[in-house]
Amino acid sequence: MSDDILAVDRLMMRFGGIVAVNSLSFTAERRKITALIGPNGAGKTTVFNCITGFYRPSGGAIRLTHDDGRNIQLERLGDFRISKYAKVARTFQNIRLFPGMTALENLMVAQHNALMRASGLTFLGLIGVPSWREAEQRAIDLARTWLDRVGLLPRADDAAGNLPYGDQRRLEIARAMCTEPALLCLDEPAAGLNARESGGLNELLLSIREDGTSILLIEHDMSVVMEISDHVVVMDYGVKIAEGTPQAVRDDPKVIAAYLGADEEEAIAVMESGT
Ligand SMILES: Nc1ncnc2c1ncn2[C@@H]1O[C@H](COP(=O)(O)OP(=O)(O)OP(=O)(O)O)[C@@H](O)[C@H]1O
Repeated sequence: MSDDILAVDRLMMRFGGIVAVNSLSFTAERRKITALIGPNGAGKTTVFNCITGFYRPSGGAIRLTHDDGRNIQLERLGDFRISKYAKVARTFQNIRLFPGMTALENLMVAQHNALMRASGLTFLGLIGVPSWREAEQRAIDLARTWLDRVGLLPRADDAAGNLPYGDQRRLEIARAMCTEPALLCLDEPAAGLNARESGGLNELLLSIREDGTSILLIEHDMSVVMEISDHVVVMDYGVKIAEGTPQAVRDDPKVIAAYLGADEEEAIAVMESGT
């Protein structure tokens, strides 16, 4: 029996005359890592933007199923509700931290919803009732736990903007995890990382999966995709051209042709990875 957390069904996204996503269907299994790959402009980020509510799809359905069997149609919700009720978190292709805030503060902001509830929309927080103080302590503990897991606890009080690039990327993942998501969507988390850093990223993502969070990943770094994905969906020109295990997809002539048509270096990376 399938245990899918996400089911994308005939998703369409048009921008004027451009069809960025054309009747795309795929599923992502619970507690697995599903990668969405494809050459530049294939439509991957547009799919993410539809799943996370940044775009309202032109057509199709996106169903999220929680552990308790509850279904949520994401295409009907805005981004705030998708994060709050559907428990879908995301990171972006370009880092979007609050650079002037400390690493710890960035993770506290991510817990704003829970803290606002506990503070009785600020009033209880102002008078310092015990339930507010407990909630604040829980938020600090969760933030510190995630700083520790991404190796940034010693830099908790440093401004996020002063951290090295690779640290900022991990901090973004920690911030997304502080919302305690059911589905974590990562848009090119390995972009700009060196080989050692992307090895560390692989370990982090595998440990997040082991803890029970499902992951949807857009990634151009084929060493990451091939090493950690359970399932790979390949897009080109807005449509799905292949899906399967990393090895099956890597050997698929349609996939190789799509990458060759787009960028020779990427095609070679696909063909050589994992060999
Ligand atoms: N807001 C928008 N308005 C108009 N066209 C858009 C918009 N967003 C994306 N597109 C177009 O949709 C297509 C798919 O873009 P998208 O960014 O989803 O591809 P991608 O696979 O994520 O590419 P990359 O790997 O380069 O990030 C492209 O032709 C792009 O120009």
